[in-house]
Formats: sequence, C-alpha cells, structure tokens
Amino acid sequence: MNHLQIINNDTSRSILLGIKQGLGLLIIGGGIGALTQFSRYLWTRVTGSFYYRIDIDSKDKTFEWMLYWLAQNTDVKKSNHLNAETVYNNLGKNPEVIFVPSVGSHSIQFRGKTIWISRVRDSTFDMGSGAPFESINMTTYKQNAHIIQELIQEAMRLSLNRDIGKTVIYINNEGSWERFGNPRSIRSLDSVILASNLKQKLLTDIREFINNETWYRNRGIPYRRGYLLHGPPGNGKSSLINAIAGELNLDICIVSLSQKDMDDRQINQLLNNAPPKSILLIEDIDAAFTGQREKVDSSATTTNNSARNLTYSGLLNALDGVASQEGRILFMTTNKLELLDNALIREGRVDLKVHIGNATKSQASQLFNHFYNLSADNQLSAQFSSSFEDYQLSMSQIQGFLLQYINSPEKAVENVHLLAPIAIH
Ligand SMILES: Nc1ncnc2c1ncn2[C@@H]1O[C@H](COP(=O)(O)OP(=O)(O)OP(=O)(O)O)[C@@H](O)[C@H]1O
Repeated sequence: MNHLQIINNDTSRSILLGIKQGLGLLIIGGGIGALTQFSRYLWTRVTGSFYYRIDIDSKDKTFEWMLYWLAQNTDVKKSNHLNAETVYNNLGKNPEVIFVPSVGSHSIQFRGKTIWISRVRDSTFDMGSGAPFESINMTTYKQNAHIIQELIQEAMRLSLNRDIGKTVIYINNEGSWERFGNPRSIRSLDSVILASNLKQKLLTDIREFINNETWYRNRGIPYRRGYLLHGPPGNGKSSLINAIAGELNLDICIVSLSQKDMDDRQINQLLNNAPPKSILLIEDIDAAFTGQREKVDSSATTTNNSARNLTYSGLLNALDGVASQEGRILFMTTNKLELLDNALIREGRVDLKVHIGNATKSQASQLFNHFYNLSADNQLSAQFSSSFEDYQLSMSQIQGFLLQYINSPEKAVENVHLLAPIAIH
C-alpha cells in the first residue's frame, strides 16, 4: 500500500509538475503571441502615421491603367525583374512585347517622391479567364499621400488618351470582352470607295438610330439595329465597318462563331454585354452555320464547332431574346447571302441589308487616284479603268495589282492587261 501510495504521490507530483510546466509554456507562448500581436498593431499604428497606402485590385479598371503606366516608367524599365507581356497590333499581326513590374516589390520616383510598389498575386482565380487575381499596393510617406492619387489620375489619362482617335478592338475571352492589342488607327471613310451613295446611306441610318433612343422607347420598339453587309470577298465590307466605327467614335467587338469553345452561354453573354459605344461584328456569318436552316431543326449546331455547343436557336436567342442589350449596333457580314436562313436575317434582327459588289470602273478609277494621290481628272486613271468591265474585278484584286507598281502609275496602266477578271457576281 505504502509503496503504492509512494508511487501515487510521485505520479501526482509529476502530473502537477507537468501542469505547471504546461501552464508556464502556455503563458509564455500566449505572452509571445500577444506581444507579437501588439507589436504588429504598434507597427501598423506607427507606419500608419508615417506611410500612406492605396491598394488596387485587378478586378478594377485602375489596375490595367496602372500596369500600362508602369510599362512606360523609366524606373520600372531599369528594374532587374520584369514581366514580359505580349500585345498584338492589327488582329494578331506585329506582336509587341511590353515590360511591366513582376510580382514582388519595386520602387519608383514620381514628381520627385518615392513610391514603393508591390505587385501581389492571389491564390484565387478568375473563373472566367482562369487568371489569378492580383493587386498592386502603392505606399509612400504620409505627407506625400496626394502623389499616389495624382499618379493614378495620370495613369488613367495616359490609358484613355491612347484610345483617342483610335478604334479599340475587343475579342471574346470565354464569354467576356477583352481588349485586343493596341487600339487601331482610324480608317478614314474616304479611303473606302464604294458604288453610289452607300457610305452616306449607312452612316445616316446609324446616326439616326443613335440619336433616336426616345423615339424607340416611346413606341416600345427594341432599341437595337442590325446591318448585314453581303457580297463577294475583298470589296470593303470589313474596311467599311472599321471606317464607320472611326467616324462615329465607336469601338468594335468581334465575335467569331467558329471559335472552338463558343457555345450558347458565351454567345448570349457576349451579344448582351458589349462595352458601351461599340459595334458588334459577326464576320462570315455563313461560315458558322452551313446549309439551309429551313431544312435543319432549331437545335442544329455549328459544323466546325468541335464542342458542338453553339446551336442555331442559341444564336437567334442571343440576337433578340428577352435579355438582349438595348442600344446595340450589330453588323454581320457574309459572302454567301443565299446560305443564310430567313429567320436569321428577318427584320428586327437585320434592319438594313447592303450589297457591296465587285468594282465598277468608277470605283477602280477612284482607287487608282487615291492610291497614287492624283487629282480626279487625270488621264491615267481613266485609261486604267477603261481596260476592264464593271464588276469584273474585286477592289482588293485591284489594290493588290497596284501594290506591284507602288511608285509608278504609268507602269500600272501599261500592265493592266495582266489583271485577270474573276467570276462575275
Ligand atoms: N471598297 C474598297 N475601297 C478601298 N479599299 C478596298 C475596298 N474593298 C477592298 N479594299 C481593300 O482590300 C482589302 C480587303 O478588304 P476588306 O477586308 O474590307 O474586304 P471584305 O469585303 O471584308 O472581304 P471578305 O469578304 O473576304 O472579308 C483591304 O486591304 C482594303 O483596303
């Protein structure tokens, strides 16, 4: 028994000792934790009274403006850790690499003051684009707080200015609109040479649409306008849309129906969430749905859409379903009007159909003068255009021919017999 007791006393003593030690550790640990918390709090208070910080989230437009500004900054250019990002000009051509601060800390001078910039990448992802969320944190001394705000204003101005007098192109990124490369220089309307008064007719129609929102609303008519440009390839359909966008200061959102991952959800999102002041453009609408639709049921899918998730009825719904965007200007182009289903181009979806045919002699002559910067009454252009018939050649064919004699209109006239007529449309 004694022995047992002795044993019990020893055990309880060691338990007590253990508890004491545990408690001691707990107290010490808790103390350290509290101390750390307190010192952090103190540090925040102290730094808070010295420093001023602004956080910019990648979900906000300011993030894009700041990155663009930083790419031009000389301090950033000198940094030894940068991120290379590719931007494309003119629809995939002339790629350009810009260098922006990488994830991590950087410092720059702005108006003689230091700003510490830290680019932070989040562990969460944007479900749409798959890109991780990010933020830019900008810190400076408290007395220079205004400098960060001025910097953001300057970044905004720089970004917006690069778009002035330019056409911004947007493309699909999994159902959302994304800027495509640098904005394009505006194509002048004068450089697009069409028969009769087609340009004026179209421009007047769009201007009237833009200016008559109340008229549509008062009559309960959906405030949308659709245009179909059709005709043989290479006669200026795309060029005309670019020039109209430039003339009316609109951007262009290009929808490609044959894009691999295009489906009913994406087309609906895209057509109904275009950025303000933009034209929606669906090029080669015939390429997405081949054959006569009347003979195919409404659940037919695109032939060259591997996922086969874009249906014809999905497209029609997106064009004018209940959720359709108000104020939408839609352009569709095709080389094969005869392949299009009546439902697709009925009034309400397409309000104006414009045929843009092969070159007339008058157009060829105007293109010649425009190309060589000659006056309208010169003899060479008359000679040039008298060598072929109306509608025998496409405008791009003539332009391609003239490009071979870029410095010599005389040589172009001399060799005009080499221009082979194409099938008449
Ligand atoms: N009417 C025109 N006036 C001036 N240039 C033209 C005209 N038509 C075509 N071109 C020139 O030809 C090229 C092709 O023109 P564009 O892409 O606008 O034709 P398109 O009708 O849209 O062709 P596609 O049906 O194949 O898409 C461009 O470089 C453009 O400058």
